[in-house]
Amino acid sequence: MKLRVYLESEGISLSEEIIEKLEKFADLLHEWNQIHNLTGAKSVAAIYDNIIDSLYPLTFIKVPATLLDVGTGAGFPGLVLAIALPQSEVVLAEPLKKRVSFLKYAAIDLGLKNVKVEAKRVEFVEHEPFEMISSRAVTNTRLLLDLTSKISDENTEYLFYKGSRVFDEVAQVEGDLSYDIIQKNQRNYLYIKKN
Ligand SMILES: C[S@@+](CC[C@H](N)C(=O)[O-])C[C@H]1O[C@@H](n2cnc3c(N)ncnc32)[C@H](O)[C@@H]1O
Repeated sequence: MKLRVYLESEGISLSEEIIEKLEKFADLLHEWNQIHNLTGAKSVAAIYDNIIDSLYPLTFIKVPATLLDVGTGAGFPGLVLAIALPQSEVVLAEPLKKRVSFLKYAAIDLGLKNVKVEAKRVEFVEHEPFEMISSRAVTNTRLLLDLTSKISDENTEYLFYKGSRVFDEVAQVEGDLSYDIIQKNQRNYLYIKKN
């Protein structure tokens, strides 16, 4: 399926220019992946599925001015969100060298002016508190909140891409959490709003 049609069918509305960049990203990742083994998404169709998974939250989040993605890997969701949100300043924290090389190359090749790649573990990132912190497939919710405690404040929102364990993970977090869980197929998007 064409990416444009796929996005429309999921209710994700983006400009032509952004869709073209997403297609270019998918081609680039597909090409690099054959040599560097960056992601389990081996076909362009599988990369499109990951793009849709990354972008579906645009249908329910408040767009942040600053976004940190923890453990971006080959680009999901942080680089994909950066393409879709050119007005947001996006920081990608990723320690693995070959993934960092790809993220930096892709950001330059796609002309993304809003992206910074931090080639380190998130606990070593220094920054003003972010408006939003996202993460997919890195670690559990409690640890994600702990690891990012110095770069968040009472206004920070969190967007964690979770599976069926989300309910157990939320129960393990101490203190009051204000959150929504948005379910879509096997995916549970955990959207935490501190207040
Ligand atoms: C399973 S991959 C997931 C990649 C991507 N988020 C995705 O969903 O396709 C986990 C990634 O988290 C990174 N990672 C692990 N611990 C981290 C930490 N403390 N800070 C930042 N990234 C971390 C790893 O290097 C790896 O690329």
